[in-house]
Amino acid sequence: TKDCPWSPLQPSSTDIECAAPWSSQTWFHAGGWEGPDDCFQEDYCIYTNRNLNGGLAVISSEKSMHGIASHSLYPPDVKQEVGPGAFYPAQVPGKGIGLIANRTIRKGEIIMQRTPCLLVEFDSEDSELAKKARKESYEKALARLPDATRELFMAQIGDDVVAKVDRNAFRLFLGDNEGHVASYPEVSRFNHDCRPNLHYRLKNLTHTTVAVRDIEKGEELTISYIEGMIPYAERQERLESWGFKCACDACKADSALEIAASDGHLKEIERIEAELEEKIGNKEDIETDTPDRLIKLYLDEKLDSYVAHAYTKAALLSSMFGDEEKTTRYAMLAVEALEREYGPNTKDAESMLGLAEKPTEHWSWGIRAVGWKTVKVMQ
Ligand SMILES: C[S@@+](CC[C@H](N)C(=O)[O-])C[C@H]1O[C@@H](n2cnc3c(N)ncnc32)[C@H](O)[C@@H]1O
Repeated sequence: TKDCPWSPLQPSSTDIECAAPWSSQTWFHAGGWEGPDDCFQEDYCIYTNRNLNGGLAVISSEKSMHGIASHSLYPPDVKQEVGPGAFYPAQVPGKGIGLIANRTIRKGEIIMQRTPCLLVEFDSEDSELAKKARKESYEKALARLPDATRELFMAQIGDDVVAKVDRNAFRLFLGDNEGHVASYPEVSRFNHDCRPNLHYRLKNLTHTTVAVRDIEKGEELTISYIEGMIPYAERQERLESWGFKCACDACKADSALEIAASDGHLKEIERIEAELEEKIGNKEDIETDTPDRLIKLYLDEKLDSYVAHAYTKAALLSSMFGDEEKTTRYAMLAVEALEREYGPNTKDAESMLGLAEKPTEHWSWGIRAVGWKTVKVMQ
């Protein structure tokens, strides 16, 4: 191998097999990586790529850096996103700035797809020294980014650079590497809602937000910062540990009755799903309205961002009961929801598409039509 032509401003036209300056190992330099710089605590250094969508600064160990450099090469999976004209920032009572729809946004539309501008390997130590080291290293890393990107980072909520990461960044796990926190300054404007109208997914370095139901002009665009299928009290606790008192509609519920009804929906979903598993395992009869009841609970509770697996179950159950219309309908809804939640071309979506197209040829078709003892009665 030869030395890499290591300049962030001169991306190599083709991948060149060469030795990265921070490593004795052979490495594919795809242009643009600079580092290691300003190392601290032995192994942590700053690596910068100013060519990657507005620039990316990484604070990481050498080992993790190998994975990051290869992940950063993956292209985004996206169709066209809605563009900035589809929403605008505005003050939202009790929540600070949020993003508001400027037109009707349809279920499935991609709102934003971004790569991070700052990526930091998890530091479990929370000592004052670690905090000081964090502040200094974040400032040094940010200083290496283009001005416009640094300004976007600094516009995030939080008193200093450490608080801006803590209050806004997402956790990211890249293959076998250590966990990282990733800052996406534009994504940071989405406020939390326990029943959000957007779903987000993180794949490689890319953060994608997609509408999970139709959104009216004037509605706030929201994501959930926490797992949504947990009861009210637990959600309050988790959000308070995030440092704020939640002002979303589900948290501001007017009465104990409303809260109990919402928690009741979650319990009922859990009960039905556990019962399904048990009954299928024991080959016991299942009521034929179970798929409809399950989906209705998810939608009544506005859990649209978690509905992919419920549609998948509903499609399979309908197929087991030999109901062609419902099988096709639920399988197509599963395909759409799986793409929203996990991105295009997943194995699960492919399998649901197969079920929707040829329900009667699927392994599940009709096997529960007349009880377990009669397998494949609907030939
Ligand atoms: C990622 S930022 C969201 C954008 C932020 N509102 C701003 O002004 O830049 C997270 C912060 O927004 C506020 N926030 C987000 N969702 C909220 C909610 N449901 N209720 C109250 N405050 C919220 C909290 O201050 C939280 O720490």
